Amino acid sequence: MSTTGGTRIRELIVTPIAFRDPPLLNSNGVHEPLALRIILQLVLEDGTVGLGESPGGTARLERLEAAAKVVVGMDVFDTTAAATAIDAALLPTVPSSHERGWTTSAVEVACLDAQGKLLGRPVSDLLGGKVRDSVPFAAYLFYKWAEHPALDGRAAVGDDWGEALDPAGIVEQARLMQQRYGFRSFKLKGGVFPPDEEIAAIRALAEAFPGQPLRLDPNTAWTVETSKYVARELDGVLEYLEDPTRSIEGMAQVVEDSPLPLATNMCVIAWEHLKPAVEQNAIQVLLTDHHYWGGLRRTRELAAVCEAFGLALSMHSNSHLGISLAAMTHVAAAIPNLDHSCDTHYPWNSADDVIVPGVLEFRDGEVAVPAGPGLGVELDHGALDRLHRLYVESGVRSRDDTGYMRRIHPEYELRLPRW
Ligand SMILES: O=C([O-])C(=O)C[C@H](O)[C@@H](O)C(=O)[O-]
Ligand SMILES: [Mg+2]
Repeated sequence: MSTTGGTRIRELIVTPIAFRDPPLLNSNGVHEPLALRIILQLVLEDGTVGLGESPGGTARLERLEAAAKVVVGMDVFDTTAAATAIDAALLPTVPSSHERGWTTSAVEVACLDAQGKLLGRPVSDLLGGKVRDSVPFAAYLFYKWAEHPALDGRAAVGDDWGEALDPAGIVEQARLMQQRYGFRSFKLKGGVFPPDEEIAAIRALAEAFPGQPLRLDPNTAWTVETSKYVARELDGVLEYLEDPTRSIEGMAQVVEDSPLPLATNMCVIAWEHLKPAVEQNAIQVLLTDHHYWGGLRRTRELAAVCEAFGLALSMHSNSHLGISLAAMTHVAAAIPNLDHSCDTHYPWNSADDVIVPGVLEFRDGEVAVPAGPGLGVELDHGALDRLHRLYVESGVRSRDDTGYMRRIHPEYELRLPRW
């Protein structure tokens, strides 16, 4: 292990990237052809490099660049001090603790990767040790178009998943997901078609994959009454219903009449939301996400809070690449009370990864916890340069599912709730 001097942070390199994303539909519109992430390289004085990955966009990039200035000179083992200093630096301009959490989390993961490399131990060991050797993930099913349509002189962009706009298309996509990755549970992103069509898709999945856990997430596309109706219709079919309606209060009203457990990654997204959610009995399952809950250690703490209040745990995901998947796998492996398989978008985006392939493989829907030091993954510098150039040249600077949908269907209106 290095001397204390060697463990100080020399530099935090913050690199925005863009990568291909299929036309996945959701309650806000449709995914654009390029998704954004930010890759962190935390360089210590002894040359050790810790990796991190954050969702992209100009605001998050600027905050990470501000954080980079704050952490230089700090000891990489002082993650609490680093988070406190970053939080204090952002507070005057970023009032939301949830928003500040995205920044502190990404830096913490890079610190833990570097710590693990210094100690020759995997990150899961730094989180108290793994309680499972591999982590189960769910197939993340989306209604989708066959291709991104031709637009502004750009040719149409297809993919090898095909179209999925009805129950048969969703079942076919689920079969492909199972063939390619071995998933044994399925989540359908809903809020796209009228509820009865999505209920039919879930019933078709239940018939095609008997006994395999299913969940539906319309991202607050429904009123309280519609949510209660869907919950009754899918009683005994879903393991949980995710964010059917908006707000802690709305979810609490649904719970009063729902035979199904309700889950969220939308109305409980910061520490201050836990107390009202528990007091109002608004949710039964929390989808944690280390990217905004303050990092991997805070996610372990969150799991303990959930245990105390009898909340089950699952894990949320956005479009992401391999550094995030490695971090998700390490923390999920170290949480005893992980009750459900984790979400992951990785199959939709893995073709453009920034890590050297070979470590993160799905077998029977599970990812083995990387055994190498730190996160156990290695940066592919060529891929990083290529995706950074794509970011620069594309001009895409924020996610805009609604705006992109309107460019293709000008009559599209964002309405939440829609049904
Ligand atoms: O569980 C969720 O709410 C998500 O995965 C949020 C994402 O933004 C998803 O809806 C997407 O990528 O379209
Ligand atoms: Mg969700």
